[in-house]
Amino acid sequence: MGKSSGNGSAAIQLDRLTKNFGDYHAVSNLSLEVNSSEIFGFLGLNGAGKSTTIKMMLSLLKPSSGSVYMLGNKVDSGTHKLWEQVGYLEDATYYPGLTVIENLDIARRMQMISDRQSITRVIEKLGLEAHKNKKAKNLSLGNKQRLGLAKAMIHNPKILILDEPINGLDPAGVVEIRKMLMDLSKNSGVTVFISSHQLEELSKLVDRIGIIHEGRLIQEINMAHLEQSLQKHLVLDGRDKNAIEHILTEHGYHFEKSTDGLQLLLEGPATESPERLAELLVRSGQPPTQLNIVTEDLEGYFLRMIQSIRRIYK
Ligand SMILES: Nc1ncnc2c1ncn2[C@@H]1O[C@H](COP(=O)(O)OP(=O)(O)OP(=O)(O)O)[C@@H](O)[C@H]1O
Repeated sequence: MGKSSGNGSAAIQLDRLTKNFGDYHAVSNLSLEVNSSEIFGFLGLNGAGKSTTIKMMLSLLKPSSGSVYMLGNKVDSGTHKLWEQVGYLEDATYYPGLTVIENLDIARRMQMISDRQSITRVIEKLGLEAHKNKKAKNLSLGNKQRLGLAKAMIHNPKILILDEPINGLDPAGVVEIRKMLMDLSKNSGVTVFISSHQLEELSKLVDRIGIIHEGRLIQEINMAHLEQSLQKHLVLDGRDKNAIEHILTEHGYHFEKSTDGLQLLLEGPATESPERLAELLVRSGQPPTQLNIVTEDLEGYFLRMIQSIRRIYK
């Protein structure tokens, strides 16, 4: 195997990973660690640098600088033994004219697995029984994706690296794959690194998320703490909007107007004790017709993170 790293405890370690295409910085100085049996979500918009990072992790692309370590070993072109312990789905590649079984048999032989039962097991795990004798080119998009996952998992890897694995799956298929990945991580100790541009989807599956934007890792969030990071707004309406604005300003409340003319009050005293604001408005002869706290959704959070970083760098 390759050379050892200084930090052997992380299953995956990216150390100041950088990839430039000419003078375009696709990935810049990206460092992160994924612990053993953790499910890590790698989130970013189209073109953020997810696939470029994953290709470097898989030694399919040479970093301009920086290093990748997996299971304590430095990944480089000489890391042959490591791939016995790593499975990946980059693009769901397969031989279109061969059946599911035949495709998996090639994957089995490439991994030098003598046990043919490995094919049956992985077909069962991915729910491909009904399709096992179909040619790959005749599979639905979702089942092609399942075949890709089956190939990635045929050798029971310790690390699974999946680039957009739920693309093309219907909602039931997404739930199935989610359950399977959670089971692998919790019950078999598999470490999963999964990329997506959908925070909603990732949040149901992962332990932690790293947000990549324009090649930089802009935030890491532990899922247990995500709820606390979501911004809250108080949405307020009343019969005389001008009078309400006047009262709010007079009493030091910060607000902005939504496109439909409602007042939005950001976190702070307003959302912490909305009853005080209600009392004030009633006392001032302007009882609210609407007063409720709205928590930002995950998509809103993701876009807010990206906008705040745009403000810093632009
Ligand atoms: N071989 C290449 N030559 C030049 N630019 C490239 C090359 N490969 C990728 N890029 C550019 O690097 C940036 C990051 O691309 P990448 O495919 O890593 O993004 P991504 O986050 O995976 O996006 P998506 O979700 O759309 O797959 C993009 O602007 C892309 O055009």
